[in-house]
Amino acid sequence: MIEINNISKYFGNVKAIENVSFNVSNGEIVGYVGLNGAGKTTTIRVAVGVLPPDSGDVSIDGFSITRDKRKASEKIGWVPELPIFETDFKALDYFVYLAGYYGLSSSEAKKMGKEMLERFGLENALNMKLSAFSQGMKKRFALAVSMINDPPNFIFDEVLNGLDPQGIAFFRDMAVDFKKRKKAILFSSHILGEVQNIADRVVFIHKGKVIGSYKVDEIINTVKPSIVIKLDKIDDNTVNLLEKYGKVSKQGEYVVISSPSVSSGEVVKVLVEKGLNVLEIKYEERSLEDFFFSLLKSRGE
Ligand SMILES: Nc1ncnc2c1ncn2[C@@H]1O[C@H](COP(=O)(O)OP(=O)(O)OP(=O)(O)O)[C@@H](O)[C@H]1O
Repeated sequence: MIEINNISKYFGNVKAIENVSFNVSNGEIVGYVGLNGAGKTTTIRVAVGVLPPDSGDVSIDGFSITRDKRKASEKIGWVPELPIFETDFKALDYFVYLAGYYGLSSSEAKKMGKEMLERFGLENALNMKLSAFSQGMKKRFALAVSMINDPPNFIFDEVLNGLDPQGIAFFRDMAVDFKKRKKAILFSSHILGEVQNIADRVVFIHKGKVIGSYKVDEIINTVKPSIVIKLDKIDDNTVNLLEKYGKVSKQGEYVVISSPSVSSGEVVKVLVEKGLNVLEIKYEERSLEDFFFSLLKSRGE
């Protein structure tokens, strides 16, 4: 379990994060979402112990990352936003070298390295220099390394960036497997469609502060699809007519049916039969993105 308790971090006069608190339970996948510069990476760097907070603390399975860093670090796998492997080591050799830190013998590490790198789609790159890896390959390699000691908690920073669709699908399956094995997973991402597909809950950060934490089911229920229609005139009769098909509201020159019970085609048919002139109609599938922007808007941002 990851418990982030009231952490703040300043860089000179820049307030990167202020009193950030949230938990990630065992068996839970939490997405961490915010605009550029919101404070995601700073939170993550504090949580994994590479950046000391100015105040607050992070507890990993009960161990403080500031006071009991070694024990806390053992319980966490981390993949940074831009894994840097500027080494002429070959991939498998470097994996074996890193696995040595976790007490694996060279033969155990080699066997594990082959299996893991194969699992991560790097089977043809075992003897390739890491410095020659693409960013996506480095990310796959970093993912494999983060799993060497099978930790119970994971933190991934922008893990989907630089991964191809196959890599993203792989990450999704891996997260589901971790969840089944009751691990706690925190990942930041700008790819909100994927966050919606992968996470159980989303924590939103804005200008260094947490502005909300919502279950994905709750988000999906809130941002229901809608049919948006533009007519040459909208009167009460039209609104009454459309109320049979969902919750109707007038929004400027548009009329919107939220959670419609029928397709947009059927709505057009009804309107045309009544002699109304439909200028435009669209079916909008709302998403986490809409939810995030309406959250910002509700705060006057
Ligand atoms: N080492 C640093 N020195 C000075 N300012 C920093 C440093 N690291 C981060 N910041 C500032 O702290 C704020 C939060 O940055 P952070 O990298 O945590 O945001 P982020 O949400 O991860 O952004 P992005 O989505 O662009 O990666 C920003 O204003 C950033 O400029």
